[in-house]
Amino acid sequence: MKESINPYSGEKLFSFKELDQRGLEAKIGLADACFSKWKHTSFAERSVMMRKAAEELKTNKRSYAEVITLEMGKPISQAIAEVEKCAWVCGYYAQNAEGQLADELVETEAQKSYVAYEPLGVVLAVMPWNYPFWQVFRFAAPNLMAGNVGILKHASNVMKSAELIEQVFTRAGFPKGCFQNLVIGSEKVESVIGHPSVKAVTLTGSTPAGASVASIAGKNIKKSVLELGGSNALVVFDDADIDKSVTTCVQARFQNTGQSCIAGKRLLVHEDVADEFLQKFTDRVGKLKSGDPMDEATFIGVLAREDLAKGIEEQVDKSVEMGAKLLLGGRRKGTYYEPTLLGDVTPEMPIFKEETFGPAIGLTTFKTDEEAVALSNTSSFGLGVSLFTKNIERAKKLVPRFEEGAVFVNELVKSDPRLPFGGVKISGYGRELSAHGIREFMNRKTVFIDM
Ligand SMILES: O=CCCCC(=O)O
Repeated sequence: MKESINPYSGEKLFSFKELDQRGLEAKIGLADACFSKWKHTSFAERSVMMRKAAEELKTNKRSYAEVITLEMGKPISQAIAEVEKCAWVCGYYAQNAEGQLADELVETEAQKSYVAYEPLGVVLAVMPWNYPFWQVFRFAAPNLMAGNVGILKHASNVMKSAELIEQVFTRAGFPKGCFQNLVIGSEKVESVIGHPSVKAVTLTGSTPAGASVASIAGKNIKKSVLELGGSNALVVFDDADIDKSVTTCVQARFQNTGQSCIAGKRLLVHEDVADEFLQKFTDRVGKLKSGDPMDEATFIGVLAREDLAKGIEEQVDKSVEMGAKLLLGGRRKGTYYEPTLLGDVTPEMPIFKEETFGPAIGLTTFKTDEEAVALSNTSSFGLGVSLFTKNIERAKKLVPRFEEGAVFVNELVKSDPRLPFGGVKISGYGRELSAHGIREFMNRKTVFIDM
C-alpha cells in the first residue's frame, strides 16, 4: 500500500494499492501497443491533444494545486504557479516539437543525406515529490509530442498527484496507454528498466538514486537521462546591485521551502559588501511568512516529511558545532523548519559541502574573482550558479570558468521550456527541455541516399 500523508496536519489523505506483477506487465504491454500506433500519428494530431492538456491544467489549476499542497506541503500560491508552468510546457511543445524534430539535411557526396529523429518507444520516468506535477510534465510534454509513450514511477508520498497527471492526459484525449502511472515501489524499478518493451529511463532525484538507475540502464544498454542534486552558489560581487541581489537570493533559496535541486544553496559574498548584504538579507528572511500551506499568504510551508526536516536540522547543528554562527532561525517543530541563516561558513561544513534540501543557507565571504570561482567550483555538484554584478563584461569572462550546467547573471537559476536544463559532475547528465531535451529519447537515424 502507498499512502499520502499531509505533512502539515499529519492526516492520512489517500491510499493506493500497489500493482502486482500481472498488473505491471499489463500496463507495460498496453504502453507498447499504444506506441506502435502513436508513433505514426502526425505532429498536428499530437498538438491538438497537448493543447487540450494545457487547457485542462489552466481550467482546473486550483484543484490540482490543492492536491500538491496537501500531499507535500508546498504553499498553495506556489502550487498554482507550478500547475501554470505545466500548462506552459505543454503549449510550448505543442507549438515547437515539429520544428525541433524536423529532418536535418547534411551535405555529403550522396544525392541526399540527412538525420531523421524517430521515437524510441516506452520511456520510464522516475520522479520526485518536490515539484510533483512540473517534473513529470517536463518529461511528458516533449516525449509524447515526439511520439514516445510514458510510464511513471512517482514518489510514494505523491501518488494522488501521479494519478491526476494521468487524468490530465486522459481528459485531453490521448489514447489509452500513452501515459500511465504505475503504483509501484522503488524495488520494482530494476525489472521495469530491464523489460524488453521499455527502451529508456529518465530520473530526477538524488545522486544515489541516479547512480542506481544509471547502472541498471547501463547493464541493459538503455539510454538514461539523470537530473540529480545540486548545491548552486549565489555569487554576489562587490559591484552588485545589493537590493536586487537580496530579493533574488531570498527567492532562489526559500521558494518551495528550499526543496529544490536548483535552489541557491551557498551564499558567496564579496567581503566589501558582505555587511550591507547580510543586514538586508537577514531582514528580508526574517519577514518571510511561515504558516498553513493552504493559506494564500504563506511563503514558507512545511517540509514534505519529518525525516527531511530532521536532516536539515542536523546539517545546521553540525555546521554550528564546526564554528558557523547562527544568525537566524535554527529551530524545528515537527515537519516545520525555520528559515535559517548561518555566517562564517567554511567549505568543510555540511551547510556548504552537502546538498541542503530545506530553508537554510550559509554565507561565506571572498576577496577576489579567483576565490569566488574556486569556492563555487569546489562543490561536487554542477547544476548551476547565479552571478550578481553590474559589470556584464566581467560576468561574460567568468562564465566559462564555472563547472556548471547553467550560469545565470543577475537572476536565479530556473528552468524554462525554451532553454536546456541539466547538470554536470554529480548533478547528472543529459538535458531536458528545449530542442535539446526533446531529442534525448530519439533515434537520430542517419539516412544516406545515392543513385
Ligand atoms: O529539484 C529540482 C527542481 C527543478 C525545478 C525546475 O525544474 O524548475
